[in-house]
Amino acid sequence: MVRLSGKVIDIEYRGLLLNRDDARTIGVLDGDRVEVVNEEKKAAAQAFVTTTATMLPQGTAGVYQVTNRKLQLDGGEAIEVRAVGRPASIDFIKKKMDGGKLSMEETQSIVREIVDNTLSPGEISAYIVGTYINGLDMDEIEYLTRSTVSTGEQLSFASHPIVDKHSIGGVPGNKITLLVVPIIMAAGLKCPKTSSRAITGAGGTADLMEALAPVAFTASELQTMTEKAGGAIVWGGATNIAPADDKIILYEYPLKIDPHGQMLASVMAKKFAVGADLVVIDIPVGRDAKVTSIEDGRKLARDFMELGDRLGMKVECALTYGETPIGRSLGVNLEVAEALTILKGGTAPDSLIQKSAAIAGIALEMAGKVQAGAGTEAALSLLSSGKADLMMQKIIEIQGGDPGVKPEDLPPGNHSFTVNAPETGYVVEMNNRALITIARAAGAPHDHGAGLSFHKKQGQHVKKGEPIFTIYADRSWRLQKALEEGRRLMPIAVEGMLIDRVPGNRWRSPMH
Ligand SMILES: O=P(O)(O)OC[C@H]1O[C@H](OP(=O)(O)O)[C@H](O)[C@@H]1O
Ligand SMILES: O=c1cc[nH]c(=O)[nH]1
Repeated sequence: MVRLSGKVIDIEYRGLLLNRDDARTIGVLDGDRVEVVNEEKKAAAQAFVTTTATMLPQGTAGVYQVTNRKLQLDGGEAIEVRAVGRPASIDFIKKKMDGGKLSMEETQSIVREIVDNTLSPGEISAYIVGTYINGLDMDEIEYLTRSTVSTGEQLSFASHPIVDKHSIGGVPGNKITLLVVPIIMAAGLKCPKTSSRAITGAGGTADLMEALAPVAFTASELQTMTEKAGGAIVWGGATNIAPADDKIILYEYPLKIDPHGQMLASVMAKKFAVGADLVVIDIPVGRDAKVTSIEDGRKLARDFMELGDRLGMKVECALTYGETPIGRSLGVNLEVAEALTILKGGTAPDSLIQKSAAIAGIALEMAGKVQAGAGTEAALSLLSSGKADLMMQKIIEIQGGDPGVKPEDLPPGNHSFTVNAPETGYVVEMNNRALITIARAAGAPHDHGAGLSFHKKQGQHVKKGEPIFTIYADRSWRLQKALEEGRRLMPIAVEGMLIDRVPGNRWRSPMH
């Protein structure tokens, strides 16, 4: 053990910055692992070695914020640092990369070392890519789900049923949680909803909800809010419910991947940890979605139900239309404004209302609030009566936002460009992946004004020069980037319905 003075580095990163001479004394090279001790508090960390003595004099170690959460240094205290060997999990990650089957203990070790920051970003990525390439069988998925739950906190409610919904994502503009949760609550059911940020998309539910109210709460705060208001919509990454999940999603986001087994475990760990009894899963199916055929959607639905059985939750799945964006917008403010418009009874796209009512309706039927087959109508009536809007106001208020917020309080970005139809015809194709790439280039989800608004959707007729969609951005250079992507990807195709015209012989009037 080498004694050093701990200096807190105010950067949201993990690890320990060492002076080159101290690193030599400890016996570590850049990237090696160390254990850091502050009295009874311990943290595993990766060592970074600086050669700039002025930045970090010999005898002082820089502690990044994520590592300091464990050590709780104010700065200047004595810490002890020692070199440690490579984590046990690396062999198990290698086993998965080679196509092996992981046991419960091996999975638990990987998840534990992800949660306590022992594994480096490169090692976590290797694990994710290993599961992406070689898959996980149902036993491994169950182990991953249970390990993800057991390394975090769990909620426990006195009254039941607890109802929950989750979408596997992959379809742009899927803002339905902002409608479904308030509808479920308006039926008198409890729904403690945790969501992730965007994974493959341009705005996850946590990103959207953050435009209305804070989303970072502890598990016990989520429990209290649900007991008081009937529900909440929070970011899973802040709750310490399934903490491994958000750390894994962090590395899936740049790769735009969501491996099958990881996805099942990610979703179901969050449901299990909040104590859900009844769960509805939305599985969008479409050419550019995560699930590309009805057959694959049914198989995924069976996997969700089997995992639900193993964990003691009743699961129903809905295969939904995922060929084109849901509703008419994509990006944080645009989507939230669209959802609020519907809650407040304004005119809005039918597809969004129908999808939200269908998913909420399944939850109402599962909970026995209405008879089988009557769920969608009941959900529509809770929406049109304004009862769901009142519940949304409750959610916003209890999470610390302004319950009087209106759609116009969520403006799109100041920089915009409208794409017009190059010719008269029908919108024959909307490429979801290209639309997401353009929205991300415009700044979504970080810039709340960034996104796309659709004036026409697939199947609709458009005249030459009429607007098809508008790109919005908060910064002009972002708009330029989005336009570059738009020109490269050509995300929407307009074509005449005429496939071909076969000319006959030239007609001559009999008069000539
Ligand atoms: O970014 P992509 O991959 O589309 O999906 C991620 C979104 O899908 C789920 O939605 P919800 O929590 O059921 O509303 C996640 O929580 C997240 O918000
Ligand atoms: O929460 C989610 C949703 C989709 N995919 C995941 O991995 N997690």
